[in-house]
Amino acid sequence: MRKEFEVESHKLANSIDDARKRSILLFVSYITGSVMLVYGILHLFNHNHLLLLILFGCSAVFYGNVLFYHLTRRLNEACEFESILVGTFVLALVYQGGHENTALYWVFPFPAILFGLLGVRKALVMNIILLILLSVMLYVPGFIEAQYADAEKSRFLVSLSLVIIVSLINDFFRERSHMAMSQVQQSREKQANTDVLTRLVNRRFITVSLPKYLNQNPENFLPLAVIMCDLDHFKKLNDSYGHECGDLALKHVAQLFLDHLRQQDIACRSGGEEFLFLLPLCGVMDALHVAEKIRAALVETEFSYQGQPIPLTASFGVSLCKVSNGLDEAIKVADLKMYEAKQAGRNCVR
Ligand SMILES: Nc1nc2c(ncn2[C@@H]2O[C@H](COP(=O)(O)OP(=O)(O)OP(=O)(O)O)[C@@H](O)[C@H]2O)c(=O)[nH]1
Repeated sequence: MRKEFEVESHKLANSIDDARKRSILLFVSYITGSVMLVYGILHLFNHNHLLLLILFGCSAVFYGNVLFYHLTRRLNEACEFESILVGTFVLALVYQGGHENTALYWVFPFPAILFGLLGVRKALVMNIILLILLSVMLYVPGFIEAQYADAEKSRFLVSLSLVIIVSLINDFFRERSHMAMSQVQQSREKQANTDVLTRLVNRRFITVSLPKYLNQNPENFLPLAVIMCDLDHFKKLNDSYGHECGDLALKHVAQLFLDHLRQQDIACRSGGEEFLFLLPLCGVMDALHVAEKIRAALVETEFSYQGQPIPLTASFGVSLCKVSNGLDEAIKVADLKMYEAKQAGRNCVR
C-alpha cells in the first residue's frame, strides 16, 4: 500500500510536467491551426485548389489533434502526434521555400517546441532526424523546389545545431532538477509519515495523508476495516526489563504485523504501544479473523531479550468504515472495542 502512495506522490510531481506539455500542445495547435485557417480564407478566391486543400487540411489536422486530446485526455499520444505534424509542416515549408524564401527562419522555434512536447530523449532523437533530413534536402541537388544560397544553407544548419544543443542542455538540467526536487519532496513526505522506531506509518499518515486518498478514490478503500491493537501490560515489561527491551519488543511486533497483513493493508503505530491496522475492501468478519490471526501469532511467536523469552500479548478492537468521511468515527469505535477487550481480561479480540 505504501508503494502505491509513493507512486501517487510521484504522479503528483509529474503533473507539473504534464501541465507544461499541455500548454505547449494547446499553444502550438491553436496558433498553427488558426494561422493556416486565416491563410486559407485569404486565398479562398485565387483558385489555387491545391494550396487551399493544404491550408485547410493542415488547420483541420491541428485542431483535430487538440480535439483528440480534449476528448481522450491522452496527452502523450497527442504530443507525439503534434511533433510529427509540426515536423512535417516545417519540412514542407523548407521544401517549398515559404513566402519570399523565408522558410528557414521558421525552423528555429522547432527544437524548443519538440523538447517541450516530448521530453529530453525523444526530442533529441526527433531533432537529430530533422537535422539529417534538412541537410539532405538542402544539399542533395534537385531534391527540393526552393533555392537557397550556399552560405545561407551552412549558416542555417550551424545555427540550428546550436539551438538544438542549447535546448538539450537547458531541458536536460531542468528535468534533472525537477526529478531531484520531486525526490526530496517524496522523501520528506515519507519521513513525516513514518514512525522512527518501527518504520511503520505514523498517526500523521492516518489523519493527514490517508483521508486525501480515501476521498479521491473511495472505491479503492471502502468498506475499510479498522483494527485497533494495544500491547498488554507494556509498562510492566518496560519496568522489568528496561526501555531498550520495550523498544525491541515494539520493533518485533511491528514486523510480525507486517508479516500477517496483506500488501494493500496499512499498519500504523498510532501511539506508544498502540497500533492501528486499516484493511481496504474488507468486511467485519474478515477483519475479526485477521485480528484473531495476529493475536494468536503474537502469543505463538517467541520474543526474547538477552536470551530470556518474554511473553507478549495484545488486545484488539474491530470496526468498519463504510463512508469516506467516516474514518474518525470508525477509529473511535475500534478504540472503544479495544478497551472492551482490555476489560474482558486482555489478549482477545472484540
Ligand atoms: N520502550 C518503550 N516504551 C514505550 C514507548 N512508548 C510508550 N511506551 C510505554 O508504554 C507503556 C504504556 O503503559 P500503559 O498505557 O499503562 O499500558 P499498559 O502497561 O500496556 O497496560 P494495558 O494497556 O492496560 O494493558 C508506558 O510505560 C510507556 O512509557 C516506546 O517508544 N518505547
